[in-house]
Amino acid sequence: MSKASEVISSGAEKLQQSLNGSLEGKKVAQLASVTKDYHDPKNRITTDYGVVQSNTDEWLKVSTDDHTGPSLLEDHMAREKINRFDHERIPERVVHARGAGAFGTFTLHKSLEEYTTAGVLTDTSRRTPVFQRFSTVLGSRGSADTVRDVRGFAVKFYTDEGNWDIVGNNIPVFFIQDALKFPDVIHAGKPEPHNEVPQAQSAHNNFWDFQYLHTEATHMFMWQQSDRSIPRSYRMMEGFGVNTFKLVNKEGKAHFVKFHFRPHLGVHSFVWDEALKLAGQDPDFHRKDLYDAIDSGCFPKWDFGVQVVPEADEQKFEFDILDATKLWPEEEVPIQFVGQLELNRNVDEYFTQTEQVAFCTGHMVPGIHHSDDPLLQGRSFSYQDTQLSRLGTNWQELPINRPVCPVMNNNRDGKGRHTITKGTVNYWPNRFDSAPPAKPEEGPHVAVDYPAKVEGMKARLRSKKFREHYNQAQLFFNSMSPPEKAHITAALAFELDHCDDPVVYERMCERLTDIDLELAQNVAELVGASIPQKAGRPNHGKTAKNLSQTELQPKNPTIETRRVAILIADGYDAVAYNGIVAALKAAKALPFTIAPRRTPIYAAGESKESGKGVKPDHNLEGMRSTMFDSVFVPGGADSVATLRKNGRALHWVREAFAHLKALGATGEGVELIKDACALPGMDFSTSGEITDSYGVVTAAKVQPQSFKETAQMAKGAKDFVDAYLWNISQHKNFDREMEGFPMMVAF
Ligand code: HEM
Repeated sequence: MSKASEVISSGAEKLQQSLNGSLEGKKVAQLASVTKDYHDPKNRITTDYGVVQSNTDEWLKVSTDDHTGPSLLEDHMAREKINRFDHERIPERVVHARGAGAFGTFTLHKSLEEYTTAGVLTDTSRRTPVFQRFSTVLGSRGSADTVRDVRGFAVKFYTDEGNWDIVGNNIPVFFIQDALKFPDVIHAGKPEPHNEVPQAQSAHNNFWDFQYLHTEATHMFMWQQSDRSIPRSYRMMEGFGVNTFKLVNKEGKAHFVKFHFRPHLGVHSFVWDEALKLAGQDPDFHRKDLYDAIDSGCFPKWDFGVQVVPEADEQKFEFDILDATKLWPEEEVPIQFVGQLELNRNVDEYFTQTEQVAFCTGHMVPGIHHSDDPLLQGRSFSYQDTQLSRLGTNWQELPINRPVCPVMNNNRDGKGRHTITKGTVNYWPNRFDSAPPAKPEEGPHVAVDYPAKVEGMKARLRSKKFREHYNQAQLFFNSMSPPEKAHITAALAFELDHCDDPVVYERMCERLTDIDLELAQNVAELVGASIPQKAGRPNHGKTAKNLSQTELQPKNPTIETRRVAILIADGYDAVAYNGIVAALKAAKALPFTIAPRRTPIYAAGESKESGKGVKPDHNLEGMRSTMFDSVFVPGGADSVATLRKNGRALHWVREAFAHLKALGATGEGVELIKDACALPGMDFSTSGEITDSYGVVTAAKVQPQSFKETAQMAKGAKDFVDAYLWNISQHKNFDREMEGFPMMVAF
């Protein structure tokens, strides 16, 4: 039985969990009640109206052995089958159409009752079930995962008091301040109207035209041009609620709040060339990465935190705290980490779960409220509205969207209504006093409007702090490490190179002078714009913490779920191969054997007749280095001689080198590495010593005892395994890039 069907058929287990009384179990049991097991041996094909069929492969026809005659209209089974197929598709999401989802659990380790009455944020004994969907924004449902784009980070908490949705992104700010601009920013970013080009990317005239014309977007486009928009994995990015919300406590006192999720695996990204290639080589890379990690029991985890500002302090900042184009620097408002989000179960079926899940920022539980953030206010209208056209009136009844607490009201009928409500009235008030609204005294689960004083002119106006658009764009750029700054420069140069209207790239280079003159000059030179001579405004020089990814790394080095390719051919060194496989597995990494063919490969001294050998996971053409985090080449004179004559093998190593990945080699394997990247300034081991040169770890003569199973990953480690695995844990070797090595090899 497949893993997937085991999950589906574990109904008894799921019901047991529900009997445990946990809230987590409630959602699982609720879904189990509408889940069928396709692999149950008792199953037989039926029509949708339940009649068992004996042949669903041939349309009923008037035929003989010699002549195929007309198909008959009376074949209702056939018409039903085609008819259901014809209507399988629903409209894709108007934005964030491409995504992947999973189930999980939210736990709280510190109560926030000082700020809120919401059970999900105050009851530390709860395990709240969640469903999370990650996404790209601009591309269609069938577009690639690794494009340069913002990533959606949407979490549905099935709480005891109703559903709470945080519909966030992996970037803490947004392009616009007022929801009314959303159709414009999305039209400008999506494929252009005349030819529907390009798909899933911002590298085109209209996107950048919009950015220039909307100075409020300046901060966000800097994030969008940074490494944040090419994440290595959904599991390795932060999540932000972006908008400002309010928490209200039992005294009715309000605090402004921003929500944060910080990944245990650290924040990591691709390099651009890698992301570009993967978009063609493996468009489902992120989707598979998430599924495989959960399937293998390496559950992605995020620390959940809040930034809280008392209502009275609203005006104490130089920016408006209701402006979604601004972040709250951690120096000014520290994040309090109070909980953990873990994803621990894959979906059973993509369509009914990941596709039909529907989020809405208006889904809040008592104790969590709207602020006057004008982007949030409009969003809460938009999501409800869009679900009506995407999923229909009864979208909240779909199993994935149903709350785990009771639902009762007078919203009735509509297409596809499931619930059967018994009773003779469907309005309030009614003569039976049935289904009345609750009284506030009944408990904190009852939604009560929080009275807030509002004054102002009726006008199409934003307050004056909303009109400052550059300080945080500078703050972000100043806070980047040198490689991150170089990546932003290169990203802007790539994007503006795709804009063929000079007005667009000239103006954008002018706009960049409002952030940093040197950045503007470097980009202008690369894209052929006039080189700006004067800063649009002085750079204030300030920085803030935790904006650079380099500061967001795991406390202890880890290579959990890192994919490591081991290149071998006949005659490989079995001691090195087996040793590295064991060490990687012990560290929960995923070793993959790659060889010129997928039939068994024999170690040095092992004969074909012995019938053993290693069956590779892939051949050299089936995969590319882009799909792995590191490449290891064990010794073995014949194996390495074969690989050195193979251009594809050489390209594997060279490309991984240029993509800044850790490389490891022992024995003769060092020669293949040298063929690929022996540049002036690179060092390689020549005897028993371990050489770590820009993350390329080599040992020309290696003792069997060097391949110990449990690695002590550490910088400058003397042992081969310790040094090599430590380099994998660092994700990329940016010193290699700063020395200019990648640009010296052909990849
Ligand atoms: C803070 C800024 C915003 C963030 C963080 C954000 C985030 C998201 C995310 C994560 C999704 C995908 C949800 C899923 O996985 O199903 C989404 C979808 C969507 N967003 Fe936003 N969004 C923002 C602004 C807006 C605005 C201003 C509007 C409209 C005024 C809007 C309208 C939509 C719509 C219509 C969808 C499609 C929903 C669906 O079909 O299920 N968003 N957004």
